[in-house]
Amino acid sequence: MTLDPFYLIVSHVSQLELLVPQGVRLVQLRIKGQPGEEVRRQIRRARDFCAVHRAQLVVNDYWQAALDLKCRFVHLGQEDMETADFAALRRAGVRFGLSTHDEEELDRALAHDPAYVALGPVYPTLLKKMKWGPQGLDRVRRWKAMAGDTPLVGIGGLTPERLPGLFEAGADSAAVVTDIATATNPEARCTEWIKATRAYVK
Ligand SMILES: Cc1ncc(COP(=O)(O)OP(=O)(O)O)c(N)n1
Ligand SMILES: Cc1nc(C(=O)O)sc1CCOP(=O)(O)O
Ligand SMILES: [Mg+2]
Repeated sequence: MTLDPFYLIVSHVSQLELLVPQGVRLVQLRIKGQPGEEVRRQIRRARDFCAVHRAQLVVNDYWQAALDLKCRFVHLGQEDMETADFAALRRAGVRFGLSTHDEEELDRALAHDPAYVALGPVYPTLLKKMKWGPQGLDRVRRWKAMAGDTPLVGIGGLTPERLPGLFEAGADSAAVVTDIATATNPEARCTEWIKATRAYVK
């Protein structure tokens, strides 16, 4: 499976509706701290919007809601993996990407035969407190070698300026939250990302 090299992550469906029409092909809805009904309302809206715009929606964390609402792709972290029903996801044909931060996690993730593995934080991130320091590009190279044919997503502190290094190190896709969410003009910044990643489409 090939992944688009630009992987946008948004925290609300309204951001997705603003940015996907710029030409985003791969977008994650990463909702935190909302009641279940609101989460499902946003997932439904994102699913329908992405279908119209031919973008691939990835639902973060809420794998059961993704199953119920007939979404096709989820992202799970190591803690999410503890409760996820992988057999049910497979039966329904729902693809999943998995977070990894150290080699033990990478081995565990690869054993599930995911659609991709994500390595982070490649650079320092402002988005959330993490127990891992910046992984750096040598780790990206190492992950690429260990992941074999499984696509590799880099995440954490990424900016358009950092993309050539990330892709040269072997990443297949670059995921971003803060650089676009905090831009003065998120739509213009999103367009910059699209232009900066075009050369890496496979
Ligand atoms: C593409 C991508 N990579 C990593 C993550 C992080 O997932 P997780 O560790 O479950 O943390 P939260 O995002 O749920 O806080 C991700 N969401 N997407
Ligand atoms: C949500 C997330 N997960 C990470 C991991 O390493 O698993 S790094 C990260 C934050 C990425 O966002 P930004 O572009 O804002 O740094
Ligand atoms: Mg998670």
